Parts: sequence; C-alpha cells; structure tokens
Amino acid sequence: MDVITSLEMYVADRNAEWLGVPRLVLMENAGAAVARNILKKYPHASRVLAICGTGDNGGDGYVAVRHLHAAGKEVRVIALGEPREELAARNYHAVRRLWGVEVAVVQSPLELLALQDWLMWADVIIDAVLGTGIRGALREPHATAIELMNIAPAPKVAVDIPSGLDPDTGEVRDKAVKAALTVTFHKAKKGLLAPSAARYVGELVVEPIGIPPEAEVIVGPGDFAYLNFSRRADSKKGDHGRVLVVGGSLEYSGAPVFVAKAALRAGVDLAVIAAPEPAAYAAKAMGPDVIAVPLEGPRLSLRHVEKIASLAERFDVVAIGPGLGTEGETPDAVREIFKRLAGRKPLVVDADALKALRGEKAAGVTIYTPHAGEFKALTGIEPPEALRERAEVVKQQAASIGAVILLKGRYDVISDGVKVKINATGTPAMTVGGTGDVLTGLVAAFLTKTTNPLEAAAVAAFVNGLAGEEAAAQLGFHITASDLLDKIPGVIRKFAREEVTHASSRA
Ligand SMILES: NC(=O)C1=CN([C@@H]2O[C@H](COP(=O)(O)OP(=O)(O)OC[C@H]3O[C@@H](n4cnc5c(N)ncnc54)[C@H](O)[C@@H]3O)[C@@H](O)[C@H]2O)[C@@H](O)CC1
Ligand SMILES: [K+]
Repeated sequence: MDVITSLEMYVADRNAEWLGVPRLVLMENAGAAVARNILKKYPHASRVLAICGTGDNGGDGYVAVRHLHAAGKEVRVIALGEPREELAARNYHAVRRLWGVEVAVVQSPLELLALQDWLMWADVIIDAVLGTGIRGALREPHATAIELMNIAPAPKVAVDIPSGLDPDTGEVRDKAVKAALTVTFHKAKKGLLAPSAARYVGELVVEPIGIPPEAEVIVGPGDFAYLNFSRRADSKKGDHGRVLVVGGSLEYSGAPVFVAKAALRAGVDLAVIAAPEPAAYAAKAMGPDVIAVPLEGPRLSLRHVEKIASLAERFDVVAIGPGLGTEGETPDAVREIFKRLAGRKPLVVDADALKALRGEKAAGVTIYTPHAGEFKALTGIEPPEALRERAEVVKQQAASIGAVILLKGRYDVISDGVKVKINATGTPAMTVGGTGDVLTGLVAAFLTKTTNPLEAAAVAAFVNGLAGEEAAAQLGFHITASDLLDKIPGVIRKFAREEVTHASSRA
C-alpha cells in the first residue's frame, strides 16, 4: 500500500492548490467520501452524530454532515469550539444554516458530559476531532470527547485518522478513538499501518480526493514547509546561516558575488567569498554587503587548499565553483578541497568545479547544480530530452554519486537518488549570465534552513525561477542576474512563514 507522511501530505495539498485544484475542493471531496462510506457500510443507520474539532479534520466532518443530511439522515453535531481557519469555518457555517441539523458548541469536558445522551442516541459516530494536525499531549475537551466516543456503543468512523493516533508513527500517547472504519485520504498515512495502530484503525479505506500525482513531484509553495525561516527573538549574528563561497578568477569576478548576494537575500547572516586576488578585490569594490578573502595569485591553486579548509570550519555551508575557470592547478585544487570537506561540511558544487569532480564519490550533504553540459562533464552522460527519462537518469546518477543533483533546464530536475522533484518555474529571459550563480547562492542559503538537501535544492530552483519570472514581467527579455537578486525577498516572503519566536519561559 502506498503510504505518505503527514508532512508530505501537507505539502501535496498546498501544491495541489498551486496546480489549480483548490483546497476547498479537496475538503469537499474528503467529506463527501466519508459520507459515501457511511452510507455504504451502515445503510440502515438513521442517526449520525459528528464530533468535530476546530481544524481541517473538523472541516471534513462538517462536509460529511452536509452530505449525510442531504441523503436524508438525521444528523447532530458536537463542535469542540468554533473553527477559525477559513475552510473549516466555511463548512461549519454552512452546517449551521441547515434546517434540522442540531449543533452544540462545547468548550469544556463538563459541557460535553451533559451531552452524553447524544452519544447514546447515535447509530454511527463520526470522529472528526483530530487528524494530521495533532500536536503534543491531548488537551480538553478533546481528551474527554475521545473517551466518550469509546464508551458509546455505536460504531465510530474516523476521518483520516482515529483522533489521538500519531499519523506518522501510529503511536498513541494518551488515548485514541477505537474506530470501526477509518476513511483516509489520498494515500494511507504512515502511522495507520503500524502494527500498534491496528486496534484503533479498524477497516481502512483510502479515498482519492482529487490531489493530482503531480502535486507530489512538482515543486510548489508546499515545499517551503521543509524550511525554517522563523527567527528567535533573542537570536544573534550567525544563527541564520554562514556561507563560504569559493569562486572567481582573473577572468571572472562577478560569479561569486552573485552567489554571495543571493545567499544574503535568501536570509543568511554572513556570506564570505574566498577568491583569487583580482576577483576578491573586484568583489570588495562591488559594495559593502559582501566580505572577500583574497587568495594569492590569479586563480585557485593547490597552495590555497589549506587556507580554504581551515576557513571552512567557521561556516555552515561551502559553495564552490562559480567563476573558478579550469586552467592550471584549479581542477586539482577543487578535487583536493572537495576531498577535505566532503562529509565534514555541506557542499554546493557548481559550474567549473563540476568538471573537476568526474568520478569522485560524494559524502555527507553534497548538492551538484549542473546544466546539461556540466552534467555530461560530471557523469559522462548526455541528459535525455524527454522529462521522464531525464528524471530517471538524474535519479540514477544522484544515487550512484551519493549526492543531490539539481539539473537545470526548462524544467529543473532535482533528485537525491530516491525521490525526484521537478521545478517548472522560470522563463527564457533567464538565459542571461549569472542566473545560475544566483541559484547556487539560494541552494547554499536554504541548506542552512533545513536538514533536507533535496528540498533545499528544490525550493531554491522554485524561488530562482519565480524571481526570474517577476523580473521578466517588468523588463521582458532584458533582465540581468542582478534583477533576480532584487526579487528574491519578495518571492520568499510570499510563501515562507517568517515568524519571530520567543523562547518558552521555564520555571
Ligand atoms: N492536508 C490535506 O491534504 C488535506 C487535509 N484534510 C484534513 O485536514 C486534516 C488536517 O487538518 P489540520 O492541519 O487543520 O489539523 P487537524 O484538524 O488534524 O488538527 C488541528 C486542530 O487540532 C488542535 N489540536 C492539535 N493538537 C491538539 C491536541 N493535542 N489536543 C487538542 N487539540 C489539538 C489544533 O489547535 C487545531 O485546532 C487532515 O487530517 C484531513 O482530515 C482534508 O480537508 C483534505 C486535504
Ligand atoms: K479524526
């Protein structure tokens, strides 16, 4: 059976909306599926009681109530508070307008106990108290609601997950509803299949609710859930990421600057460039945001390896490649640096550095960001044009090298060797030089905000493409990579939850 974690489900749900399937429709399909299953399994039940929480699980419950009412059933509802989130609230108010559906709103265990006769009255009870949004120990009146449901003789039908059960592990921390039937959506939540969950789940039915399979593959706003953009009120400089960029040469001085500036715009505290002297001085002249450490001579060479390895100690992520060139000792130096750092520091490898690493195995967290030509230089394989085959090849190579590969193109293909994500944002206006360096900076920055390198790369590709689209919306085919830099904050803020959190006070 195909399984899904609660986080993956959250992401798929948001990405479905991005692909044009509104969440309200998913909720409608979910609630309708619950009603359908009740009508099928309990055709003779005439009285249905739904107990609904304030989240979307409760929202699904309200939709089921509407459908059962329309099917001629006698329905009562116990609401454990009034929902505030838009979708659940909408369905709650829709139920309140139905003639003949009695709704009791309860805030406390006592009020709930006063309604025990409702629980005895029912032929079937819908458990829509808690779903994938359960967090921590059960609070009241939810805990009492679960207890009363388990005492009531009527069979319980759980919406998505028996309330109280952990959707990912199947553990029951306190108590959980013992359901006769669980109607779960899209795919079985992982925890439902745990052996310990069997006595709570009862019969398990998986209902499609209209989430397109693409929603689990194409990168969208949901993927931001893997990254943490929040900051503690008492945070200090460096807490939000330090990126070291190794790049530049006599010929190319702009590339590492784009990487560093993109990382800063993406929300790291510090981006430092280690570059051969001419590129380092040029970087310094380009403005005060970026710090540059000069490496003696016109290009990266073996004598710099030691300095870079010790410099890297002070950083969270090292991005290497942009503007290095391939002359002289540079490829040897890249290989040496890679050997010293792989497995010890998360690495982002781009541009000329990719050409130097053919045949090398990665270790620890490593992300390669090639375009088609660099992919060939790295792996010896020409990436196929057709997206399906292209995805397969990237996945195989990622598995064999032991790294995440982000293959840039009309559709960016990202894989860690197990999963594949496709990014569809971007515009042909982005063929201008420097946009790849901006992407490298984003990847490096996002690596400081998640433990999931596949998602760091995927969200970086998404943001980079949207920044390009926004710049092109104003300037057409006349954008530069600098225009992308200006758009990055706006794009991230549209999708990321950027809260200030306060350390919990301890006694
Ligand atoms: N993610 C998806 O793809 C879809 C989700 N849907 C439904 O939405 C559910 C998830 O909705 P939500 O994320 O709103 O979460 P839930 O509705 O599962 O739970 C969140 C609510 O429960 C409260 N709560 C959390 N932990 C508690 C605890 N320990 N004790 C007492 N109260 C607690 C929260 O304050 C919040 O009000 C799914 O299980 C499913 O039923 C469906 O509408 C369809 C699509
Ligand atoms: K439930």
